[in-house]
Amino acid sequence: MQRGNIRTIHEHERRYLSLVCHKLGCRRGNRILFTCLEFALGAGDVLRIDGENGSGKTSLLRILAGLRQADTGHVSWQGTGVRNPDGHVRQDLLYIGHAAAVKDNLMAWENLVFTELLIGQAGKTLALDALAKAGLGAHACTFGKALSQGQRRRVALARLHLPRVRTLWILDEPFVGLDGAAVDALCIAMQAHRSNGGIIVYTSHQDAGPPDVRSLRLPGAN
Ligand SMILES: Nc1ncnc2c1ncn2[C@@H]1O[C@H](COP(=O)(O)OP(=O)(O)OP(=O)(O)O)[C@@H](O)[C@H]1O
Repeated sequence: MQRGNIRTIHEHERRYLSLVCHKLGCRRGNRILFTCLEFALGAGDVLRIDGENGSGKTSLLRILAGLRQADTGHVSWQGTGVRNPDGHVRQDLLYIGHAAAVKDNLMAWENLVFTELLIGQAGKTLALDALAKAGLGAHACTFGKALSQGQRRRVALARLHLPRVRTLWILDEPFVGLDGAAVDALCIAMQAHRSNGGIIVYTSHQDAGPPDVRSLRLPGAN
């Protein structure tokens, strides 16, 4: 079943959605960033991670995404460790880091096609549609080098509007550099994803995001 062009996450799929952190700890250099973090997220949950600069928000997101090994504890997605190659996290995850990662010499739509491995005319149509939904339709054919920081950010966030079901969204500072309209559009997209049963973990220094989110503040230097 489709809602707009986003497929509904079926009830039987929702039952298995879970991101569980058990006694998670992380050290960078000789500094312990956090220890014994515990939480469990299920279908429809949104977790906002907050904390001062350098407190370990990005490090935590990378651990949740399976991109970095935790120093202690573990993270599982649908019951399997996120670094286990047999797990589902690679296919279920949409990770957007805080750098927009837009290539200067590709047009906005080409960037999206390149990042998401979209193919042919159908792929181009999907990219154009996603950019329009991200409020960047007028700049779909603008080269990356001619986009402003906020527009580059919108290219990255357009991935949220592609009609692929990625049940787990991990977003690093998604609101940075966005104007008010883009912040509102992102909140609506996040709310739609959670209503569809998806899970979101995001970092933000701003008090931005959908209503009724859970929050976790990292302790920071002391
Ligand atoms: N490659 C590295 N080697 C050693 N320490 C690092 C490395 N990268 C980051 N760190 C340290 O790890 C800590 C956490 O960094 P991280 O990027 O996770 O923090 P953050 O909370 O996301 O920060 P910000 O709000 O500034 O984006 C910082 O104190 C940083 O100095």
